[in-house]
Amino acid sequence: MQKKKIVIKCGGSVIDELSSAFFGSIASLMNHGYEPVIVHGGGPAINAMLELYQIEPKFNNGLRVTCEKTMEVVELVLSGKTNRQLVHLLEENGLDAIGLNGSDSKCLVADYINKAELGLVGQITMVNGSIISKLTEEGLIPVITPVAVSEDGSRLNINADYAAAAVAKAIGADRCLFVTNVDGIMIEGSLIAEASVSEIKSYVSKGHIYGGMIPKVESAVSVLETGIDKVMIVSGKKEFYQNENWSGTAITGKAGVLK
Ligand SMILES: Nc1ncnc2c1ncn2[C@@H]1O[C@H](COP(=O)(O)OP(=O)(O)O)[C@@H](O)[C@H]1O
Ligand SMILES: CC(=O)N[C@@H](CCC(=O)OP(=O)(O)O)C(=O)O
Repeated sequence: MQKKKIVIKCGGSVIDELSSAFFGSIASLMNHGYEPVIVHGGGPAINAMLELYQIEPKFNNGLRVTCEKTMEVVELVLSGKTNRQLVHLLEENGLDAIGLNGSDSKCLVADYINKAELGLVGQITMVNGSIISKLTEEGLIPVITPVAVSEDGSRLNINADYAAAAVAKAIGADRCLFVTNVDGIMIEGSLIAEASVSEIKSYVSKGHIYGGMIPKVESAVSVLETGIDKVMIVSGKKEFYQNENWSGTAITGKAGVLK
């Protein structure tokens, strides 16, 4: 069977609530020839740990302003807690997974976005796709933490939605999924099954899509630009795939720049 690559971004908002039906959907994808690569978030867990350290979380346009001390906490939580939690859950559900910090073996290389304003926050410039394929070829599910290494050897904090989009583009994924704590894109209380890029732009400009959904739709649009024809936003609380049937919101159509 021809293998298809799927990048699954698992949001920090839902990691504590992932259901066995969610893991069943991943197993079903694998039975249908998909090789999953997971990129995880963990924003809420980072906030909780910063509180213990008495550091006030600070965001600028949805990105965490990251000083050296905050970066230490980000890596401690994402690599030491959230990544472990997800790998254990996958294993418990019969899925063979392996954790990978984005900075290991230069899996994710990034450049500072704006060192003066954001500190140690990066955008990905290169992905070591060969290390990822070696793992998937072994039948393992790589679970990647969105911490990257810069050219100067610093660790940089990467928004997990953007990290997933960069990985999807680099490995030429056939599909990209954003797993979160809602059923998909909701507009005035109703789930939207499918939206084009222009509809997405209009929802954003009218304020129907806001907050944490914005980096997801921006990432979805950037992934569509590379030729993947369908990107999904789905819930991690329930089944999202069974026998080629998907639930959630599909973002499709001709890509454009989200302004
Ligand atoms: N139109 C929308 N439909 C659904 N959720 C939305 C929408 N606009 C904003 N959101 C918010 O986006 C959140 C998901 O983003 P976020 O909290 O960053 O999750 P994650 O940790 O999974 O990345 C939802 O819980 C919801 O509060
Ligand atoms: C630069 C930046 O903002 N990094 C994010 C990385 C984690 C993340 O993106 O987690 P979610 O997917 O749960 O939001 C942060 O520090 O919170």
